[in-house]
Amino acid sequence: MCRRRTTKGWSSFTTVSSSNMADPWQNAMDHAVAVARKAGEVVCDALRGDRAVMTKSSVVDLVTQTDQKVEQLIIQSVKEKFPTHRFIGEESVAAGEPCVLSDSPTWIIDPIDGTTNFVHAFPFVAISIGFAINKQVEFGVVFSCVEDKMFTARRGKGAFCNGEPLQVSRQEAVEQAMVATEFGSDRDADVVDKIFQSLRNILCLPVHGVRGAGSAAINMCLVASGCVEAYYEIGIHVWDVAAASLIVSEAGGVLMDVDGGDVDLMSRRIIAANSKTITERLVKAIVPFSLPRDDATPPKKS
Ligand SMILES: O=P(O)(O)OC[C@@]1(O)O[C@H](CO)[C@@H](O)[C@@H]1O
Ligand SMILES: [Mg+2]
Ligand SMILES: [Mg+2]
Repeated sequence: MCRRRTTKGWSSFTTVSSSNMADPWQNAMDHAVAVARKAGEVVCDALRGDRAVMTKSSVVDLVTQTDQKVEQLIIQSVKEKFPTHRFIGEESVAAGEPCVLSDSPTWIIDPIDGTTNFVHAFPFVAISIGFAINKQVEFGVVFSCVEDKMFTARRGKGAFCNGEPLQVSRQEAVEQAMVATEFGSDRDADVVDKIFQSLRNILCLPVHGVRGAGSAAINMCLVASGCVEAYYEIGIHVWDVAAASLIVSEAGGVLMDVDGGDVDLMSRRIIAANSKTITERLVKAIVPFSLPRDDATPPKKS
């Protein structure tokens, strides 16, 4: 029984289990895992059926009714348990909700990270759920549902895949590294040129290879798993990377802006790597450019 001192002396109040005392957000994280798994069932069912494709910021920035259905499933399920919490959801923002990270408990959701993969049945599709308080990610859940890999991390308590601890690669030589990146959905020739300049510089370091799963969240979980030494991209959004950023850091990795500054999850730029050594080599090779921040884009709703 926990007791607290009040103005009238000691009083007792409802028993709080030791786990809640130790970690008040454990039940929220457990809920995130459960709803991610349920969402994964919806996504995998949809992979067996037809998938009507719509577009957003460009003709190659795809979205489906499954993205929207899954996001609403997650948000409604969380609202029932945590009615005062806030949300940043990829498809809610696309529909005009503001993308603002306050100090309030906030769920940062990408219902399908890898929608283009989903449309093409390319088997790397993730549900990403990050949870932040005071603008700091406290837990992250990334469910790669075709692979049936549940990646989780709780701040200060390590990173796991299906319950097995994760550790980043110990390779410090960039010339013996595997690097992941994505080409994004911007087909402006000048932007594509900049993306290719960075890719060329990195290939010619040289590195063993460059790969892309088609999902920032899965690429970052590959860093946390020690399968690739680093992932970088200019063009991501906060919902792509919030959950996986904690999974990388709890697996012993580092996060940085592509210009070597501190990582800023709203800046649309990230390097997630196994070590500062490799990160610093990539910073020298990447041609940085800026994009409108996630929290700078005015909500579309009037
Ligand atoms: O739109 P989606 O499917 O949630 O995002 C898919 C994605 O591959 O596109 C971004 C830009 O390349 C990546 O960072 C991100 O993971
Ligand atoms: Mg995404
Ligand atoms: Mg998405």
